[in-house]
Order: sequence, then C-alpha cells, then structure tokens
Amino acid sequence: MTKRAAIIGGGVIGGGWAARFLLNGWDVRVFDPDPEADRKVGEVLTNARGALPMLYDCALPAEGKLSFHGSIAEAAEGADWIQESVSERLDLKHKVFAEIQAAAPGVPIGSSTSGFKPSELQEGAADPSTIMVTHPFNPVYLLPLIEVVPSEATSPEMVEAAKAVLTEVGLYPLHVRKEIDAHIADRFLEAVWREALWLVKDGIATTEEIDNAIRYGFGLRWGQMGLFETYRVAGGEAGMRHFMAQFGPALSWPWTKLMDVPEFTPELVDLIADQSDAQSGHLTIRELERKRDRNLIAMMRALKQQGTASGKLVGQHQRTLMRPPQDARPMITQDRMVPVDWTDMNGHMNEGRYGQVFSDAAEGVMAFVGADEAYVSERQLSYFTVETTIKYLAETRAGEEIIVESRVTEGGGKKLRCFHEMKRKSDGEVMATCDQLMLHVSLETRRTCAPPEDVADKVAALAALHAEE
Ligand SMILES: NC(=O)C1=CN([C@@H]2O[C@H](COP(=O)(O)OP(=O)(O)OC[C@H]3O[C@@H](n4cnc5c(N)ncnc54)[C@H](O)[C@@H]3O)[C@@H](O)[C@H]2O)C=CC1
Ligand SMILES: C[N+](C)(C)CC(=O)CC(=O)[O-]
Repeated sequence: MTKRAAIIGGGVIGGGWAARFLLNGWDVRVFDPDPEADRKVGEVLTNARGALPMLYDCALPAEGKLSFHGSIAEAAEGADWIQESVSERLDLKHKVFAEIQAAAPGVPIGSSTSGFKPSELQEGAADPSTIMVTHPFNPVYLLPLIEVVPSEATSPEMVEAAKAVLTEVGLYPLHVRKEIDAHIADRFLEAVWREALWLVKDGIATTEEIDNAIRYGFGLRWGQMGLFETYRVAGGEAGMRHFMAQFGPALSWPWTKLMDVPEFTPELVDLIADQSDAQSGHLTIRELERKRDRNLIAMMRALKQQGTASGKLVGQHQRTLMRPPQDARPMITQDRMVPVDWTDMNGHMNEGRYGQVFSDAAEGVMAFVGADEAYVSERQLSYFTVETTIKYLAETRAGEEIIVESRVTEGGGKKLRCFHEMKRKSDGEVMATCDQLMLHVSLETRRTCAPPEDVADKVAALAALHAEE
C-alpha cells in the first residue's frame, strides 16, 4: 500500500520535504494556513521534479499523490510519518504537536527545527515518546543529511522507525546521540558564519571574496572528505597527530574571534546586504536555486561515480530502485532522466552519452538473459560490444525523460545483436537508434567463447520472439 506523509507547514522546508516524499512514491498531505501554500509547494515541487531524478541512472518510483487540507487533523489522517516544518517558534510548535497527537496518536513526528532541542519540543506533549528532531538541509529534495535528534523521552523504537523511513526516501539519518541547541551541523555553521561576519565588518573581505575562498578551496574538500579526514591528510605521513601539533596552537592566535559575536547593527546588515546584491542581485532567487541544484547534481553524480561521501548514499539508494527489464516485449532497458552533466556546449546531450545510454540498455538485455552482474563476477563470463551504429534523430536535453526499447535481432552462437530505440517518454518520439553487436567472452582467457546452455537458450528464445514483431 502507498505510504503517506503528513507535512505540517509548507514553506521553504516543508515544500522540500513534500517533494522528497512525493518523488519517492509516497502520498503527501499538506496543512499550512497560508492561502498561497499550494503555489509555494508547487514551485518547490517543480524544481525538485527537474532535479532529484537526475541523480539516479534509473527512474524513481511513480510519483505519489499531493493534497492540501484545511486542518492538521485532516492532513494527519492515516499518516505513516508526520513532518512538522512550521515557523521557528516554540509556542507554535507546541500547539501544532498537541493538534497532531490528538488526531494521530502513536505516529512518529519529526520536527525540522534548526535550533530547539527535542526535550523543549516535548514540553507539555500528551505523548513525548513520538517526538524527535529530524533536521534537514536546504534543498531537502537534494541534500541527504537529516540530523535525527531524540531526547531521553523519545522511544528508541520510534527513532529506529524514523531512520528506516528516512533511508527509504534516499536520506542520510545522522543519529545525534546527545541533544544540544542547533544540533551538530548548525552549531558548526554558526562558527563559520560568525567569522565571516567579522571579516566583512572589519573590511577584510567582501561577501563575494569569502564565497570564493570557500568554493575555490576548502568547500570542495569538505563536500567529499569533511573536516577531519581532510586535516588528517594535511598532516602528511604522520597524519592527525602531526597536524594538531603543527596547527592546533593557531586557535589561540589573535586573528580568530571565535568567542566574540559581532553586533548586528543596521550598518553591518546594510554592508552585507549591499555586497550580496552586488554579487548576486542579477539573478532571481529561483535562478539561484536552479544554479545551486544543477551544481549539486553534477557534484553528487561525480561522487556517486567514485562511490564516496553523499554519492555513495545515492548509489546505495539507486540499487534499491533499479529494476532489470520486466517484460520481453517491449523490453524497456532504460527508463531515466537525462542529467545536467551529460549536456555539451550545444546545449543538448553529448553524442558520447548516447553510447552510455545504449551500453546501459545492453546490460539490461544481458540481465534478462541471465548474463547479469553475478554471472560476470561468479562465472567469469560476459558479453563485449564489438560494433555499434548509432543514429541521432532528435536532440535530447537535460531534464528530459527517456526510455530505451531493445530487441534482440540475432542470437545464435557467440553473437548477441540488439537494436535499441531511445524514445522521449512523454510522446514516444524516437530520438536515436543503435544497432549493437556483442560477442560472448570468457573473462579468464579474454577471448570469445560460446555461452553456456542456460544463457544461449534465453538469447535464442528472445531473438525468436522479437523476430515475430
Ligand atoms: N530555511 C532553512 O534554511 C531551514 C529551516 N529549517 C527549519 O524548518 C522550519 C520551517 O522553516 P522554513 O520552511 O524556512 O520557514 P517558512 O517561513 O518558509 O515556512 C514556515 C511555514 O509554516 C507555516 N505555518 C505557520 N503556522 C502554521 C500552523 N499552525 N500550521 C501549519 N503551518 C503553519 C507558514 O504559513 C509557513 O508557510 C523551522 O523550524 C526552521 O528552523 C530547517 C532547516 C533549514
Ligand atoms: C539557517 N538555518 C539555521 C535555518 C540553516 C539550517 O538549519 C540548515 C541549512 O539548510 O543550512
């Protein structure tokens, strides 16, 4: 049965949560008293539809159903998960929890709060055991980190159930064992923010220079190795101990102002806002969001290829979504969105990527006849491509959903010949075709050999079936 999430509060963060659940096949019921909530959630969802599927080399589950409701009780009806993302006010959150628990007792409730501790959220609650912090990062539909912060009163079973739900929708639940104001990541970000404010206030750097210091340098390191692993490497062969001996004392040097908070005077606010306008004012917030999303997708896809950091998680989630072809006719061997990193200076999918699509399609055919990953690794047998002819019939752009239909046109002895048609999913137009000849090989001798009977029979049967078309 389709699972159901209730999203209470549909602003920047609630909209992102709604998109994350919907695009992972959950039904989503939203309550937000703002009369513009459906437009706002709709806009976040539009961005997310054009972004999240690009992370994966396969289709996401069919999108769930989105509905808006007039009360918390209605939105929470039948929910398997309730995510609270109302404005950051403790009294409001208490009121909302009371309404949720009256309507949906026993259902786990995650709060998006950036600052409040779970024990503060639980004050006066009818059932504190179902309440915990599940703190996301913007954009929730792309960034996987969720800080899961229970208090002593939160039921451990609820916490485990929460982690399972979050993992299912492609998120990375980081269990914060000790509750603390602002959790782990925001506490860290506050320190960076404080130093950045000082640098601007003291006229040392502009907002743009600070951003450049991050994005051309350590920001790149943080996205893949974090802080400690990066510094371990910086310690040279002697590693972390040497790093600390060398750079640890720097913390007491006079240039840091870690414990001093700059006063937020109107002058400082103007200075920062004006510099930020000069830096980025030529782009609208929506344009900046799209730029951010495209960059995040390209970076996370590169990390997926390396099997590391957030890319490792995307790879793991992808494995739960990948389905080998289900039917012989038509045999759908690819069902995916064209990602941003596949386009070239002509603004369309680069010709090399067509080879990638048809190579992945061939793997689908191989899996269908039993020559799957286990066959390759355990039996040391495989198929190698020896010839392809690709015809490019229509332009394909980033964000377009495509499918590939594959037919076996020759399937005797060592030969497996396929004809693939790449189609636009929305209207079925054929955008490219590929005639591909593969030969069966032994990975031990690296030479061609006949496939074993089980695979040979399936290849022959498929060729006969497809010949009837
Ligand atoms: N904006 C950010 O970067 C992040 C925010 N958060 C947290 O997420 C929560 C929401 O923040 P944003 O989405 O940024 O704020 P927002 O202002 O964009 O959205 C808050 C929404 O709550 C709605 N709301 C107010 N009273 C309500 C009620 N009684 N029932 C249902 N909805 C109600 C408002 O109409 C509004 O749409 C806060 O707790 C915040 O700390 C967490 C991570 C990042
Ligand atoms: C600014 N903020 C404290 C609300 C930010 C967050 O909580 C997380 C984020 O997305 O950076």
